[in-house]
Amino acid sequence: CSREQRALIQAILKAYERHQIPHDVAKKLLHDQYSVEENFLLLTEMATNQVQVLVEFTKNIPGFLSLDHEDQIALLKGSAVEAMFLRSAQVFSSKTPAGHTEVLEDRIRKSGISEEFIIPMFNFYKSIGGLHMNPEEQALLTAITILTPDRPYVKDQSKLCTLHHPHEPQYFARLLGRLTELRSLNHYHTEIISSWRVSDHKFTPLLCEIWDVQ
Ligand SMILES: CC1(C)[C@H]2CC[C@]1(C)[C@H](OC(=O)c1ccc(O)cc1)C2
Repeated sequence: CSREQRALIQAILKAYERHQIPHDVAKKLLHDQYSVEENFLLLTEMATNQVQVLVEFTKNIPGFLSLDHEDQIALLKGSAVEAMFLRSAQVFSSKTPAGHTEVLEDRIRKSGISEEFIIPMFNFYKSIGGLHMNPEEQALLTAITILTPDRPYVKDQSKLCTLHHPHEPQYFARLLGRLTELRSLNHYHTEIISSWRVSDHKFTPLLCEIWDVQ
């Protein structure tokens, strides 16, 4: 990578690491009781928080704020679900201490989401975990997901991957392959949201705004 590319990657990494999910949400995982209602409320808080973290991260991606404001909103709305699933997959596969992951998985499974959506969701988490991405790759993949939801991916990000995975020339292609799988989760998410509405659960204003519900 050239000097300015390294600087860009460092800026994106710094933004990514600055906006982590607060530990109080992770702590709640272990303490509140386990009813479906409780689990749903916890996931609501988690999703709301993830969208807030996503907005903060995106605002710190160099150049994003100089985009046309409507485009900024369109990019955020177009990529929020994918970025949230990607973030959760990364949280699942690395950050949270071991015990939390099982508890979080159990609470997601008992939160009113039907099994048909749970299966692809956890398959995705496993496939992301299996990539053992380092923080730069996680930050870059999230930035790519947000910035180019529908345009062909720029090639220079691939240089960083070959740097860290010299033994796997096809590593970057595998990363992008995960983004295709990630895209399919959009569809499941729409179903999850609508099926939850059947049992008339309340969403937060931020989630209603970003997903045009209610
Ligand atoms: C881990 C996940 C990505 C997976 C299960 C929880 C998540 C944070 C997400 O929840 C919502 O989208 C959601 C939407 C609305 C709501 O009130 C609660 C959760 C789906």
